[in-house]
Amino acid sequence: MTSIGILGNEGRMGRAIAAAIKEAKATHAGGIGSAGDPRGLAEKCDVLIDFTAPAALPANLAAAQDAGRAIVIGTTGLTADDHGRIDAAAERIAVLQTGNTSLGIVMLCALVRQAAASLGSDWDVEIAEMHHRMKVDAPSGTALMLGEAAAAGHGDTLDAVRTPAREGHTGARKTGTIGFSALRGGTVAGDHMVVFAGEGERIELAHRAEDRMIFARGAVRAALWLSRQAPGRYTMNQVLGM
Ligand SMILES: NC(=O)C1=CN([C@@H]2O[C@H](COP(=O)(O)OP(=O)(O)OC[C@H]3O[C@@H](n4cnc5c(N)ncnc54)[C@H](OP(=O)(O)O)[C@@H]3O)[C@@H](O)[C@H]2O)C=CC1
Ligand SMILES: O=C(O)C1=N[C@H](C(=O)O)C[C@H](O)C1
Repeated sequence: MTSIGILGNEGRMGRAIAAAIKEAKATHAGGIGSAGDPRGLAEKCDVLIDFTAPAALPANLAAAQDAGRAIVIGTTGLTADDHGRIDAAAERIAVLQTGNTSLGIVMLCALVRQAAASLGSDWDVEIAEMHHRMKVDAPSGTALMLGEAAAAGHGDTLDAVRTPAREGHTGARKTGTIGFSALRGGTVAGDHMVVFAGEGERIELAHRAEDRMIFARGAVRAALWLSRQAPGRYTMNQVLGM
């Protein structure tokens, strides 16, 4: 039976992932928090799941590589350098990084890309998200994925069209840009809405996470699948066959 090690096991997601491993009848190989040793954990499991913080990524990736273990990375707030590190690791081990492991968000990204492609850039795209008061990064990793999907539908890259957070005298909106708004409060597991605003009408595509178990189940499903894959960088679409 595939054994799974949890990086960030005492966190909100770590605890949910432990429950999802039990639910899936997989083997829980143990876990570590910020004071633990990722190498020791990697040695005793088949696959790692990392829901920690960007600062933990280099050591977690190095531990996975040295032990030859696959790794699912759900941590958000990653930089371009972090993505470079993930690409380099994927030459030696199987890696899946995503800002959202839920089935619903994989589907929403596909719908957003399709809507953006069909409507074109005359329909302004804005992305709003709300998360619990403890979330430390903004915009959320999911909001950025949705932005990438919309930009791809327009034939752009998000980097080229992303609008910085608005405040003060911003001037009128530039056609083809994509804006982000982040709300924080309470215990919200994760709400995302993509607004397509046209002349006299609006389309709103939304996903609401009611429980972080949806992310945990997706992460465990991804880990079980990834543990059987050759080295490379994979996506949730591949896990779900979508
Ligand atoms: N991809 C997805 O579907 C989802 C992604 N996330 C992302 O997962 C991450 C974790 O979220 P959440 O569980 O809510 O966060 P928590 O703060 O509840 O937990 C973070 C965990 O990571 C550990 N950690 C923090 N910093 C470090 C570090 N520098 N080195 C090693 N370990 C560290 C903590 O250890 P300690 O206990 O010792 O403090 C803790 O166990 C976030 O980036 C979040 O955005 C969240 C939900 C879904
Ligand atoms: O920190 C969270 O809680 C979440 N983070 C992910 C993100 O940044 O998109 C996924 C989910 O929305 C919950």
